[in-house]
Amino acid sequence: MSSSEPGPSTVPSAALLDEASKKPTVIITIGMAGSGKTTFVQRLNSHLHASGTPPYIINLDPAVTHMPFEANIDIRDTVDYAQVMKQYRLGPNGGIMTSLNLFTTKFDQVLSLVEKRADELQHVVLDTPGQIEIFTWSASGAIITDAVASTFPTVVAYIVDTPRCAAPATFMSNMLYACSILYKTRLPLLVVFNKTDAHPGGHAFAEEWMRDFEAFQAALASSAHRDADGEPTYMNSLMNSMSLVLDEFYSHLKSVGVSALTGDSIGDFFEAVKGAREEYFKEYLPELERVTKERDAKLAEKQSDSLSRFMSDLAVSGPQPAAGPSWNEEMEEEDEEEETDDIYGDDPRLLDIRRAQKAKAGERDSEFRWPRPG
Ligand SMILES: Nc1nc2c(ncn2[C@@H]2O[C@H](COP(=O)(O)OP(=O)(O)OP(=O)(O)O)[C@@H](O)[C@H]2O)c(=O)[nH]1
Repeated sequence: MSSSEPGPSTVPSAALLDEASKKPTVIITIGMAGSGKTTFVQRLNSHLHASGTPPYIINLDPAVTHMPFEANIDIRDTVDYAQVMKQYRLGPNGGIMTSLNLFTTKFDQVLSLVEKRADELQHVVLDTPGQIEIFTWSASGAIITDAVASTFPTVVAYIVDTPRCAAPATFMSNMLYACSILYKTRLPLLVVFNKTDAHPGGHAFAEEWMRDFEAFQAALASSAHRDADGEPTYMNSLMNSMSLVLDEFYSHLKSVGVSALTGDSIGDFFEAVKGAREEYFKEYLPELERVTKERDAKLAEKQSDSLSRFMSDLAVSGPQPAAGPSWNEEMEEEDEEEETDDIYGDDPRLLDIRRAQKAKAGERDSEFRWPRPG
């Protein structure tokens, strides 16, 4: 649920809150290829191990060749990405997507495994495929996210490569992507500016651009490409306008700068996760409960409507005339005879089949009474 939208008016039921509050927090790490997701997950892993609360790690990247940690559940144990590519004649991205689709069909089992361990866990961490769109824009990514978020308090950690974002255009593209993930998942989202060790001044420039769109526009102007007349290019004008649009989005966004490599500010990340978990309870959970109730009510309404139509059909058919077959019955019998004759002809070997069919048709007639023409 977006923090930039007004929160729902409903409050989650006490029972739902009580049940959910005992559950571990799920952290879904998403980020562009090479932003440092795997290194970040490893950092979370070592930090939580050091504090005596080891996380439960699920690896959803079938193509990863080296993982610095041991995942509790690894997609690679279930699906062989190289074989998927070969058997379905796919390229690398198609192979990853299909592997994830295949794994998603078993995701209920993954969830039940996590649920069994839930009492002893504080954090569950999901590492997603390197190609961001494979998770964020696929049906299986949405199914996994929804399944997890409807079972556990869930937070999305959007990992950003800070040095690469120093260019205003790249920064804006990344922020637009974060915005799209927020609106798609509706979950609390933390923007994690990673690799702060590799950029002078860390992620301070990004914080400033998010706080003050004029600072962003100034940076844009200084790096602007000008056209032949010395005017800013179309792209720069567009980004100027977009910075105004994103201003509202930034004002509700929570961000933190870390270095997955050195471990700098990882404590700040966990503080931010606590806040995001609160947000899950305040905004996502009530909305989830509302949508679930609405869906159940619609389903019940549909069922009762079908039942009442069925009952009124039965009532219309009423008692049958006592003597002689009606026009409708005669027509049906004729049709069935014709059909049977067409298929089997006069072959005596098929007489038994024909008899059996007629007997069955008789049974059907005695069970159902169709409305007759008056
Ligand atoms: N300096 C620095 N380098 C980092 C940091 N985090 C990750 N890296 C480096 O960034 C590169 C990519 O890191 P990964 O953790 O493999 O990134 P990823 O997002 O999992 O990559 P894919 O899954 O292949 O998309 C590696 O060379 C890491 O060592 C960091 O905090 N600081």
